[in-house]
Amino acid sequence: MQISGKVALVTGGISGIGQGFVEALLAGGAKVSIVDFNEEAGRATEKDLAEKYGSSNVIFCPCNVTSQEQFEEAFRRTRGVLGGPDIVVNNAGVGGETDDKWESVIDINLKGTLRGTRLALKYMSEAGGGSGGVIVNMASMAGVNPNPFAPVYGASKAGIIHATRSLAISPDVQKSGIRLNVMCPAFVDTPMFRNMASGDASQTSSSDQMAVKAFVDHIGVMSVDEVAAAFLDLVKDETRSGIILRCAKKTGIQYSTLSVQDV
Ligand SMILES: NC(=O)C1=CN([C@@H]2O[C@H](COP(=O)(O)OP(=O)(O)OC[C@H]3O[C@@H](n4cnc5c(N)ncnc54)[C@H](O)[C@@H]3O)[C@@H](O)[C@H]2O)C=CC1
Ligand SMILES: CCCCCC(=O)/C=C/[C@H]1[C@H](O)CC(=O)[C@@H]1CCCCCCC(=O)O
Repeated sequence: MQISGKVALVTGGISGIGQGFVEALLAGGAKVSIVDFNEEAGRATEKDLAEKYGSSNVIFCPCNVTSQEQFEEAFRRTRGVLGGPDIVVNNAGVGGETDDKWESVIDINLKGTLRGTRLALKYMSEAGGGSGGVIVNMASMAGVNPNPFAPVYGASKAGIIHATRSLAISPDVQKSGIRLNVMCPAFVDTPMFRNMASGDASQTSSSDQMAVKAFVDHIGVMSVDEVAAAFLDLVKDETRSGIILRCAKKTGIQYSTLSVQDV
């Protein structure tokens, strides 16, 4: 798919990985709708990017991905102002395993991504006025391999991987010309990562924190630019469908697929 002239909707697009994806898409000539619940930062980002890439190429839609109503309105507004969408990126996500936070990890990461995926399938289908496109969902290496530090976060990401790959092999979805891929990075240098690495957001014991640090030292930390380059490849290359893309500083980028016949 040629990115130039296409319309992309990116959730969690004002910080970290999402911000990197937004800039990469705009630099490639796409129009971008940034969907995020941080309204103040969203307005400021919209202004900065409009100055850099043109005000007709970028909008900000305030939206909490846990709200069906707000999310549907973000899709409606994106289509009304920019057209499309042809590219939907469900990237908004959080960590947190405490008694008061763990359910919101499922609500935001898993249910928010499923909500965005269902809306993308609706808006990209012919029946919904669309003409196909590509959906990229953000999971994590924590959804592929078990880890003792973040079981809820890992479960939310495993759910994203499974749903994305299951939809990607659906004949109905394939008939509508929609590709779905899922990204599973290990650690990436973003505000979320720095918050964890500084210990500010830590909910684990000090021995667990030491184990996380040792793990980070072992597999390394990718830059947002490295993850954004892998993302662009998933969007542009029409042969990439049902792909699970794993990436880590130490091991680089690995692509795999599984089909319904694999047992
Ligand atoms: N940084 C890392 O090491 C890794 C991050 N990831 C995943 O990548 C995604 C992005 O993470 P980062 O860029 O590191 O985080 P970040 O904290 O820098 O950015 C997350 C963005 O999502 C937005 N957001 C959070 N909850 C939202 C909600 N309910 N509705 C709308 N927007 C919401 C935030 O306002 C923020 O703009 C997440 O899904 C995360 O789980 C995956 C692997 C590694
Ligand atoms: C444990 C394997 C993680 C693989 C990559 C990933 O998704 C990392 C995400 C973290 C991000 O860098 C910042 C976070 O809060 C995410 C989850 C962190 C899990 C470990 C938490 C340990 C702690 O609370 O100190």
